[in-house]
Amino acid sequence: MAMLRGAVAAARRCGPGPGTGKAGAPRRYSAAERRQWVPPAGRDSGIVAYNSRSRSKEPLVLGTEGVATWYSCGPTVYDRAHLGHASSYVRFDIIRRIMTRFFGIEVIMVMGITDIDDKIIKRANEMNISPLALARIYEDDFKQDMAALKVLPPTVYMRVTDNIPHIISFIKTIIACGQAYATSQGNVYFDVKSLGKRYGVLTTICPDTQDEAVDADKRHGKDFALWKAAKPQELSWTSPWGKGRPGWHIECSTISSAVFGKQLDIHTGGIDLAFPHHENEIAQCEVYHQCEQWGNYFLHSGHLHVKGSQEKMSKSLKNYVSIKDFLKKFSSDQFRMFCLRSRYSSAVEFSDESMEDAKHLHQAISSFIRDANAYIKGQLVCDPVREDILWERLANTKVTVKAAFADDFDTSRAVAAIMDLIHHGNRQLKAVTKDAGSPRSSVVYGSIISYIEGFFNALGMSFGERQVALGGDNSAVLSNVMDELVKFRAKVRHYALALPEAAGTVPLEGATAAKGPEQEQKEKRQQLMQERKPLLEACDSLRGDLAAFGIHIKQEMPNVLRLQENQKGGPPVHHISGCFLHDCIQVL
Ligand SMILES: Nc1ncnc2c1ncn2[C@@H]1O[C@H](COP(=O)(O)OP(=O)(O)OP(=O)(O)O)[C@@H](O)[C@H]1O
Ligand SMILES: [Zn+2]
Repeated sequence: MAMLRGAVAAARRCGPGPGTGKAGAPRRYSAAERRQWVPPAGRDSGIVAYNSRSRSKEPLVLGTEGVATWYSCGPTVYDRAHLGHASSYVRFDIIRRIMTRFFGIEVIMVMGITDIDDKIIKRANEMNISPLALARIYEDDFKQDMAALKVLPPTVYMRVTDNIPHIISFIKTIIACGQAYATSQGNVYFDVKSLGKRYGVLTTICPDTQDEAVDADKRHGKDFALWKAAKPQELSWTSPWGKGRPGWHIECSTISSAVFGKQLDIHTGGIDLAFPHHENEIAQCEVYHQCEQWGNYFLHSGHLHVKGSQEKMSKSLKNYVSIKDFLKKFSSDQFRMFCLRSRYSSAVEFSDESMEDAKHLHQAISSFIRDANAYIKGQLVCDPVREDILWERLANTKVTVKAAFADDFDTSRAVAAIMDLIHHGNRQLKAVTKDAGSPRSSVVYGSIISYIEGFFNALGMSFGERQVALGGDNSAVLSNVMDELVKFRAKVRHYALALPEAAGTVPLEGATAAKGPEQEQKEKRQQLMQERKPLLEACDSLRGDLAAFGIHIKQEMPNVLRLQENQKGGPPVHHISGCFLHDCIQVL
């Protein structure tokens, strides 16, 4: 009785069904036939985003000022996640962070977890465990991978199997609206033709053609399952149509609607989800909510391909690298750098070379921050700095970064602007051999590194000394150990290079100041050089070994060393470029 009441209520909410289309060859809507996207009411966020619904860039208008409701299609949890998944979730994580940190938008994100489907059932049978046990294992695994990649968790994760009653009720409403039908075999299908031209808003695919083989109990090839009758021994739930489980698309429609109702600002997923998944989600929700436009902005991430392949990285194609294996070789920051270098919507090619490029870029930034820090601390002596140029560059960079992010989250342009700033900062940070006592420009360098660190920090990365603070006790200890090691090397090298006439400035045990004739002096020098050669070789070899771990020691000029140590009484001039936490941890 309750079910009937629900159906009657739903029928009242439903308007008359649109007419069915005519039969013919498969085709897409023409521009004139296509349903137009309507800009939503609300507040302009200041961002322009490419919207798959309108196939163009649109001002991102949010229903509630400063708040974005966002549904993200989550993983199907039946195996380890790979770099294709990583690229999609990291790229959207970057967008989320840009919205929050650069535009002050609070993001409320819901992610659905598909924890029951054909692939899960098949794999569970192979492993002789229950589908839900398998799904829990890989759900945890996915969450660990996301944490390792520093992807912020959604506001809530929602599992399909925790939402079966909502899903059944959603399907009942669609049936009551006359846009879905149950079959004698216990399946329920969405009647795509009944939507007429209202179907196909994302992909412009016309439903009025019979272009594929029709399953026995479907009316039309494009009809899709809302509920699937259980096969014998299969995990199932009781429903008005018999025992079964939900279809794929209905999960996301239901979960999103359960949290946000019909107000959904942003919907995201990989480009492969646009059809049929998102197309079908839209059809279901627009019937359920009886609205003209469910999901105002659809953002799709481009695929990650293996180099030289047209195919996306995928479990079924067995051409994948798992996130765990990848993180044995590269850091999550290096992967984020790889992602930042292209726009989220473009396809991206993965290879060792592209990762090496990202790694070098990361090292260059680290290196600049280290150098600028050393300069501020007075450990790097430079010619006078043209501060006016640097202040201007910094101001321009801030403007360019904001404009790039506002233009469909153009991370590659923003990173290019940062690299340009670093280039100009580096040009003036050239070590000189003599300290002419010129005024130092610590404040401008402090401002630049503070902006750059803040920029990357906002995007989920960390550089330089701040990383040590974030990394906990071990990394702080390790950083100090590195400092001591580099200081020790500098002292040994300094001693090895000290010439007899300078022996008085660096006393050598057992050595006396050379005062004899010139020949005696020369011989003494040669002998000392010979004796100390192994020390210099050891210093060089340590420098080379550390470079292999991404820790670069800049070669100091001996007379600058002497000047600093002996005239000023300060610490030896040294700094490490490119020594960053992750690499240090890998050393351990
Ligand atoms: N190679 C890839 N590049 C970019 N995004 C991807 C790639 N593979 C999967 N995704 C995205 O990851 C998200 C989760 O995908 P899902 O769990 O459905 O995996 P899948 O597409 O079935 O993976 P596979 O094809 O490897 O089985 C989706 O948004 C999907 O578009
Ligand atoms: Zn989905």
